[in-house]
Amino acid sequence: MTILIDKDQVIAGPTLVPAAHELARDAGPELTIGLVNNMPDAALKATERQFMKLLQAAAGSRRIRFHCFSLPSVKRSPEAKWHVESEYSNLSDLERGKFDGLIVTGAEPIAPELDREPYWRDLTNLIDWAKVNTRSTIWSCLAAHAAVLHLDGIERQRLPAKCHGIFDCDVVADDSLTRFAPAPLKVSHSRLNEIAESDLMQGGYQVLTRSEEAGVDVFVRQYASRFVFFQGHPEYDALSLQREYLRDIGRYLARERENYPHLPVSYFDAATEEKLARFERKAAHQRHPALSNELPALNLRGDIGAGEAAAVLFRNWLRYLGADADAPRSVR
Ligand SMILES: CC(C)(COP(=O)(O)OP(=O)(O)OC[C@H]1O[C@@H](n2cnc3c(N)ncnc32)[C@H](O)[C@@H]1OP(=O)(O)O)[C@@H](O)C(=O)NCCC(=O)NCCSC(=O)CCC(=O)O
Ligand SMILES: N[C@@H](CCO)C(=O)O
Repeated sequence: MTILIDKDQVIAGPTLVPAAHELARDAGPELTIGLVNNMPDAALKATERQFMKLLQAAAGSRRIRFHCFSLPSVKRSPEAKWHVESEYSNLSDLERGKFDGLIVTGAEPIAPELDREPYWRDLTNLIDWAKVNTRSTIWSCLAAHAAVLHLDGIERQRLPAKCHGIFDCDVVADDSLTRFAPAPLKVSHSRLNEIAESDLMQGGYQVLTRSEEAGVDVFVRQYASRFVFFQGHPEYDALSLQREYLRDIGRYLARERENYPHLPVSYFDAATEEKLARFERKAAHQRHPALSNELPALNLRGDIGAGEAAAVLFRNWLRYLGADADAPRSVR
């Protein structure tokens, strides 16, 4: 899938890309950005939409040639496989192409050890390629954990309980990526593991934003490419965390998971949290899938700021790519 994102219109599909002369307008050098979408099938299209929307909003007058990829070793249903095969570009096109920016999504951790995930080899090859073939790559959540393990042997730590919710993150270093960021940055986190800040400091990484409760949020490392690591999910829609929470309740009721999921932090409004706590008490002794029909109506807090942090981070990221694109191509 190659989508030209232009501030006036989104053109889907390579055949609809306008002829070169139409691109002569002073849109500034076009940026080529790849999305390696390893999210589970149910979030596959939503993740495309989330990142496309963010890039379009952040692009201003710049044109972006946006390509989607997925690692072939990520297990997919026939339908999701068909979507990837018919709509996504081939990973080999990535290695042959010239990409200014790359975004690599996380995935739901299945194997206890990252290097036992089926896509580990593909992911480490991608990390090595991106180091010298992109101006900057964003590694999201599990991809960030995989990158620091592969690059510096830094192991993720399993959390006692899933870290999920909306967390206030403070800017802790002066960097172009967080310029004009609101204080605090409200960022969705949703992960079973974390990277300890002390390990990152020892490994020569620089932490840019941090939450008192959730720990490290955004951190960076300069190679030929600027590697940007998101432990959180600034790209998540307002309802993404709710969907995951409802999925986890469903898994508990179906006895597909041992424990009942904790409430996402600072996410639902107080009245909804009370109703969900009552539902949890009921689920403890009426544990069957049909009980999900009795889930209450859910209302989010009014201050979750969905998309606000991502808008700043992606606008600054594109500025970084664009500034570099304006400069003569340095030898990488
Ligand atoms: C929770 C689910 C299963 C979605 O549950 P649902 O059952 O609601 O979805 P569904 O019924 O399949 O889809 C119903 C509609 O919701 C949309 N939809 C689905 N997922 C969505 C999402 N995350 N955000 C926004 N919209 C979403 C679908 O596109 C569809 O819309 P249309 O009908 O319009 O299409 C999915 O979001 C998911 O798999 N999330 C997991 C994300 C994940 O694995 N993240 C990994 C990064 S975190 C990480 O790396 C962790 C590392 C670590 O833990 O250490
Ligand atoms: N955020 C993802 C991964 C959790 O580690 C989920 O809830 O499925």
